[in-house]
Amino acid sequence: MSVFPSNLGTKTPQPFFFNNNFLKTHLKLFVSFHNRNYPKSRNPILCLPNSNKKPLFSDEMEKNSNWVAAIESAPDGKYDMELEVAVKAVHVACLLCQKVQENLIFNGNEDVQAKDDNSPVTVADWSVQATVSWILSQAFGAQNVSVVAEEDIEALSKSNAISLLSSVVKTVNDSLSAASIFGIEPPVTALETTQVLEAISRCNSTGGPTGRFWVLDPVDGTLGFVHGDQYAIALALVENGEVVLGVLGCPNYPMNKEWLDYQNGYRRILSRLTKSSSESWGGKGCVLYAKKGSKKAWMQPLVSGDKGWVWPNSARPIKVSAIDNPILATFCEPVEKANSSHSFTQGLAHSVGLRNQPLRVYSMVKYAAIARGDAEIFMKFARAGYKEKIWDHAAGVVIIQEAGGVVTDAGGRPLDFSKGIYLQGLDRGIIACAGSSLHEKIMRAVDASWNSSSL
Ligand SMILES: Nc1ncnc2c1ncn2[C@@H]1O[C@H](COP(=O)(O)O)[C@@H](OP(=O)(O)O)[C@H]1O
Ligand SMILES: [Mg+2]
Repeated sequence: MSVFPSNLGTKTPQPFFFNNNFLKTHLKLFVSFHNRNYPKSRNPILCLPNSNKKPLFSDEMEKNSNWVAAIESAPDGKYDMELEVAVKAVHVACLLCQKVQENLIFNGNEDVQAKDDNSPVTVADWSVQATVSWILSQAFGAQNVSVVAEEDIEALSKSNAISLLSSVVKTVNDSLSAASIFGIEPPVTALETTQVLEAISRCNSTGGPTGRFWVLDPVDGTLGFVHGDQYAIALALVENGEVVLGVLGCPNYPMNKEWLDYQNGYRRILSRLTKSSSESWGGKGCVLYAKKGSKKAWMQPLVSGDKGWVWPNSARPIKVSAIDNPILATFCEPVEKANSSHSFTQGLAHSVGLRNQPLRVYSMVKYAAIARGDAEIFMKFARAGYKEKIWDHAAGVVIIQEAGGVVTDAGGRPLDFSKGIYLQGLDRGIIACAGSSLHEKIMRAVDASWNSSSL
């Protein structure tokens, strides 16, 4: 039993037999069982598959140094199982989106629909929502899973949406059958249309101050997605109003951070590549995650092909930038000036002495850029009356905070995820910084210029 850290004590682990197919295929999840019961009971549980009663510890786990790393990185074990399932679900979603985006950009044969507010929605939005919802329900039981998410099935259920719906069903089934790379057992038979619709519409929680719910933005930055540019898949777990886990999939996060910038032309670079060269263009894409209070945030590369994937799969820690001098700092903001006032942030940048051009990026990839240390400041000042949704921020906030950064509204208050689907009571805008000194400077600049702004 040498895989146990030496401080586990001398009690003999008690065998624990189970039937659950999902867990049987997920060796790493046993760690969570073990951690959840230790040290409370000081009596570690040894998990055995019911079928052959052969311990799964020993050889397989001893060989796997990643497994030991996983234990050490989460000493109290709380939310470990949720984190692992969420990270895997986001990886599956990233692969799904990459395929749909490729089809859209290179073959031009994906449907882009307009929602009531005119924002775009694609097969990927519904398919990711269905896929993530299905994976969470399989892992934890549908009755235990409550999800706040961006999409509903209204448009999909219209009589003229038959071909769109069948694309969604096919995309979901294709991605679930490929999910075994991550040790996720696919459905025994392909999901029926009604099951896919049910998985999407099950995500109808409205959040709130108590209990536990997941928050999902299946494709954040849909405009970036349809332009062949940056977008993100964002999944967070909220418990009693606090974000406790955040997972951010950024399938197009480039090797070269300069390419992040819309103006530097990620899209143009992409469009110059042929389909086959983009397939061999390794190194883009990552999944970031963090657990509240761990003071650690992690990044994993996206898988390519069907290489074996073992949790925590080459995760490496990320940290915010150490730059606190505004002259050297870079700030990021939305590409669309309709989503955040570029003229207001330009004034702020000038008044605090920022010299670099703003890094304009679609989606929560901006949160990823701060957490990875590729930029120092993120500001968003939406037009008066716009209500920010929790799914556009939850995952990113906890990842930046655990990577060492600061995220508040412009009044210095934490964002409040306990009031339903909106960030109620948000003071003027959102400011995320690598450090508190930059953060204070920006807040002071907002106070000084707010009254003369047109916001
Ligand atoms: N008028 C507006 N003001 C501010 N944010 C808006 C907006 N309209 C849409 N958004 C939000 O901005 C998100 C995109 O972020 P960004 O502008 O940073 O790329 C959108 O997410 P979706 O693309 O998931 O709908 C949407 O939630
Ligand atoms: Mg969004």
